[in-house]
Amino acid sequence: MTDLILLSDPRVAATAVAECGEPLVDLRADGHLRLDARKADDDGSYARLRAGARERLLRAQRLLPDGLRFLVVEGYRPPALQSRYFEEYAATLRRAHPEAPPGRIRELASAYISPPEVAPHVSGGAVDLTLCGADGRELELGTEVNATPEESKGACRTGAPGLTEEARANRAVLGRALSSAGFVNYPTEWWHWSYGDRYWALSTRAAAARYGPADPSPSTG
Ligand SMILES: C[C@@H](N)C(=O)N[C@H](C)C(=O)O
Ligand SMILES: [Zn+2]
Repeated sequence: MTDLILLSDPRVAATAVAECGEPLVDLRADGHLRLDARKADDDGSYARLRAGARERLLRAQRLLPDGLRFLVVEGYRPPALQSRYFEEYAATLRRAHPEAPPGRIRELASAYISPPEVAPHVSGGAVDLTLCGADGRELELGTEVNATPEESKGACRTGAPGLTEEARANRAVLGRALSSAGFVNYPTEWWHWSYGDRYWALSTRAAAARYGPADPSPSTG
């Protein structure tokens, strides 16, 4: 795929799902992955991922240069939370662009938050993450995780021009490890990677997505 495909693109919604039934697992259960509390919720949804996505994340972490680890910010997101994030950001955009028709607002919003019906985080296959050292200190990747296009002046885009050499190199380190383990990046956000969801299936030309909306009830560690 060469052109950037947004999550609002009808091809994402048209991608078939062959649900494989993998459970959500808790990334905190064995201490292999470091998690950050900024998106922590009471029931620990943020710390869950599909079992296959977790395996691939561990594989990717083993590919990092010595002394580096992932710092996971958010994995699974319940549908109601996804809808809330989408509506809040769309409202901000409507205020900034009062002349824009609803379709344009949806497109602009989807560069930062997925429309709920195709949301990668709701599938349990998406993870927002950055790099840290052995002491947990975050590396320089050019913007904060979850910086909006507006506040970062576009530097949230994975291939944004004008980054420092350090940030550019660290994004490349992150990308090499995650791509090698089978994840795909959402090119408008350097920190967002997914495996198994519709966006992944479309990007990798898989016959179908492996993960539809995840079932949050059977929580296993
Ligand atoms: C902004 C961020 N937290 C995020 O997750 N965005 C993507 C596109 C999503 O909503 O799936
Ligand atoms: Zn994300």
